[in-house]
Amino acid sequence: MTVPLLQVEAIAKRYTGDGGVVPVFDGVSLQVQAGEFVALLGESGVGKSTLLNAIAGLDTIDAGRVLLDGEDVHALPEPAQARLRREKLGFVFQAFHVLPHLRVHDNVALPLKLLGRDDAARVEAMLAAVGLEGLGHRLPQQLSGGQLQRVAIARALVHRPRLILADEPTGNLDPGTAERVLDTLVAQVRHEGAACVLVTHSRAAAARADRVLLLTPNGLRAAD
Ligand SMILES: Nc1ncnc2c1ncn2[C@@H]1O[C@H](COP(=O)(O)OP(=O)(O)OP(=O)(O)O)[C@@H](O)[C@H]1O
Repeated sequence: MTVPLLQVEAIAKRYTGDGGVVPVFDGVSLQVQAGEFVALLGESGVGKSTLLNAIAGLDTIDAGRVLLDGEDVHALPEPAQARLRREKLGFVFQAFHVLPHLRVHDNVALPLKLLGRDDAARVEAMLAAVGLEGLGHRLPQQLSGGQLQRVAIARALVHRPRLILADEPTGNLDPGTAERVLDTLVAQVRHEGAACVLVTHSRAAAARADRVLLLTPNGLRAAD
């Protein structure tokens, strides 16, 4: 048995605020192999985005550990954690986080640039893969919500990350465009040997996954 690319071991997350301690989840464990596509379902507010952020090290955890390609994400000092994210992770945020002052092409090229790489052909190929060919010169404000979402997806995949964490990546897309974007994600998983955790409310998106998991307040389990 090969070592999973992602190992989440009994992690817990709680928020502490004026109202006291709010537990989000506890005892969440998950293993994802390279080349495996996992969908994560769960009711609104149950903690799906928090779980993705915790896996990426973008949020702290209160118990357990996360191993990405054998590295203990939360035990790494911040510079090493940032390097791990730059090199190995592609994150599609629910709120896109497209940089408003950069043209579409430059937004998508950013992960490559941060790794000291320059590959305009790869950027254009990713834009074409998500159906945005010819729009590289535009500024984000000149795009629709669904187009912005696809910029975020192209940017998350452009540097061929080992792990793709995608938070509702088809939420703003019509069924046809959503299929095309899912095709791009599946291709990255199958052809590049990436692992993918996809948060979705869409049964059609979940149907593309190898495994479907359900996050509940009691932990993570296989969905029915
Ligand atoms: N910074 C924060 N401080 C306190 N509570 C928070 C914070 N961020 C999120 N929460 C709470 O943690 C819980 C999980 O939120 P999260 O966004 O992870 O849910 P989700 O399952 O992704 O929801 P959705 O499907 O609506 O996107 C929610 O109850 C939310 O109110």
